[in-house]
Amino acid sequence: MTLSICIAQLNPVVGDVKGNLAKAIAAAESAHQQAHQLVVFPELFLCGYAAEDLFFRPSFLEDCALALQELIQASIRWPGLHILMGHPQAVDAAAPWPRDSDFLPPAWNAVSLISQAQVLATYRKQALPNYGVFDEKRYFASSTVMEQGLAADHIEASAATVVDIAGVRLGLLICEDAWVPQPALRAKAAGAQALVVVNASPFVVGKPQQRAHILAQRAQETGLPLVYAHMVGGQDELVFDGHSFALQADGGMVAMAPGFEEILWPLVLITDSASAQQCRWADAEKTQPQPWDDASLQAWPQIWQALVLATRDYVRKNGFAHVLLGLSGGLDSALVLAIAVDALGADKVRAVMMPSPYTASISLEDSREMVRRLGVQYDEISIRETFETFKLSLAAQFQGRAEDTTEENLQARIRGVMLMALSNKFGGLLLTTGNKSEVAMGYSTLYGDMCGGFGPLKDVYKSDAFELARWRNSCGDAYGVANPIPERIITRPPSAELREGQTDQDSLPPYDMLDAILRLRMEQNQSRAEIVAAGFPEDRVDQVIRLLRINEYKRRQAAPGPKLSARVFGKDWRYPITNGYRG
Ligand SMILES: Nc1ncnc2c1ncn2[C@@H]1O[C@H](COP(=O)(O)OP(=O)(O)OC[C@H]2O[C@@H]([n+]3cccc(C(=O)O)c3)[C@H](O)[C@@H]2O)[C@@H](O)[C@H]1O
Ligand SMILES: Nc1ncnc2c1ncn2[C@@H]1O[C@H](COP(=O)(O)OP(=O)(O)OP(=O)(O)O)[C@@H](O)[C@H]1O
Ligand SMILES: NC(=O)CC[C@H](N)C(=O)O
Repeated sequence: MTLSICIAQLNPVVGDVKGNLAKAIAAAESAHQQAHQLVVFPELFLCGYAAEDLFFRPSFLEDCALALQELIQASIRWPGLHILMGHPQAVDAAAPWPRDSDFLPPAWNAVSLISQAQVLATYRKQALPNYGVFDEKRYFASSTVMEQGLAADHIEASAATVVDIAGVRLGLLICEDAWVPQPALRAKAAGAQALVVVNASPFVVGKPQQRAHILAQRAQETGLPLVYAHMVGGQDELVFDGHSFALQADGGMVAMAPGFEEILWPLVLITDSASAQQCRWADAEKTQPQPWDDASLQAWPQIWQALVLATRDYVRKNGFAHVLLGLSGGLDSALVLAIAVDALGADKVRAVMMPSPYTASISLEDSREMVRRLGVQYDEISIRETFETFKLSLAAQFQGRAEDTTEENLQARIRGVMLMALSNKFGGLLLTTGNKSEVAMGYSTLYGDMCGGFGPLKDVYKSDAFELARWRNSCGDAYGVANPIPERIITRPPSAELREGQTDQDSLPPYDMLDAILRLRMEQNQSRAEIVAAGFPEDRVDQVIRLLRINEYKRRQAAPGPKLSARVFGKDWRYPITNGYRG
């Protein structure tokens, strides 16, 4: 016996319930035409992930329920097809939930199995992630958490959901459910022959491999084959990378879908005739569109594709037709320009060079060379006169005071004003170029180069930015224009060019050292003593720890940017601004 399954690895828009429904209907239509028996959508596909406080609005939950109803009605058109759809479900509608307190979460994180205008089963997520970027306990009730007021008999009923499709019993799980052993074991105890896991799992470098490793444990513990159905797309700071996959009961990889792109991905589950209990996936050759290949999951291609997808989706999903950025002849703006062109195409990107008295001639030369290679619209607007006018206007006030960062920041702010004026007049989104090392150290000007709506490099350390640029230049035309970044932009010493002869290293430790200290502090929460013991000079460690602490205020006012690491500034990093702790 075989079961033909289609994994709908698709890109929803958070909150666009009608658009997501239309996408689901088109996918179901196609799955039906291909004679699949089951089409599986990702976690919360109908509303998108993460819809955050939209879940507190009853009308939003009602609209999701109406969309689900429409899908249920539409399913009459697809005889023989089952649809597994991820959606929120208002707790009020979910008997026997005793909802007697306003403090209870508003919804369940659910999947429903639909066929021929009927809901055959609804499964509600048991394990709710509430760490890192996740706040699921803020929004969702868990189907196994006693403290939330569930009646004991309801726990038994809701804990495992096993559905029978064409004689194959599938245990349903939602994302975090599969990161702990119990829900899969409960599904097995309830008679599952295979597991279907629907997911919205934000990208971090190495996460595709980590998922495969963790899900292999679930397969081995239960002795069941499984499919991991994943979302794709950018949502503010989160990137969902696709890479859906299927594992045999021994945890062995059958196939993995491509990353960072939408696909309707076919799989076939076979029930052995000798032992009607045992299921396995059909031969990999028959099902995999792209081989499971460790080399294709190396860091730089993953990072580049994540940045490109995040930028494209942020721009498009927020209704912008084009982007602009300040191009300085330095590495960060060059990298952001290359990402933007790969994401949107050269005709949707505008670069503006704004020379000041401190701009080196090679900055102009390299900027011109880069835009020549990429073919984007390019303008040069001098800030020399405006800078002089500002200084003249302030001369009486500043009398007797030496020039300092005030004048440096004036230049960055003039550029910010110019770029925002171009954004207002022509409607493009301004991309900001700060990298993670700068964002950590506050090495940027508030209302100056921090102007902008999206920061592609926000989670890219400066030392990684060099590597990323070299890697992108080495790719030929695999991702767009070959060799987009002139070599000298990568090799020259970084400088803000805001005063004569300035380099970043006048104010900051060498980037290799800075980034190593930041990784220990941010990603491993190490103390000052531990970092010093790791071999870094005390004065440098103190400088980094202090700058990291005192610049929280800047980060709270900074644009979002895509998460790549275990800890991005944003949802992952919640420090008080007013902070008296010096430990
Ligand atoms: N806790 C707090 N809460 C709220 N606001 C606070 C604050 N602490 C200071 N402030 C305010 O913030 C202001 C200081 O911030 P800000 O005006 O940005 O200026 P600031 O951080 O003093 O200087 C900017 C630094 O970034 C460097 N930079 C600028 C541009 C580009 C690059 C680059 O290479 O990428 C580097 C520049 O060379 C300079 O060293 C203070 O005047 C104060 O008003
Ligand atoms: N002359 C300039 N013309 C246009 N934009 C500029 C100019 N100088 C700085 N900017 C903008 O301000 C941002 C921060 O300035 P900065 O000089 O630090 O550049 P960068 O690209 O980060 O390069 P690097 O730090 O490697 O020198 C730039 O990325 C760019 O967007
Ligand atoms: N949506 C979820 O439950 C995601 C949590 C999970 N641990 C992940 O990141 O993959």
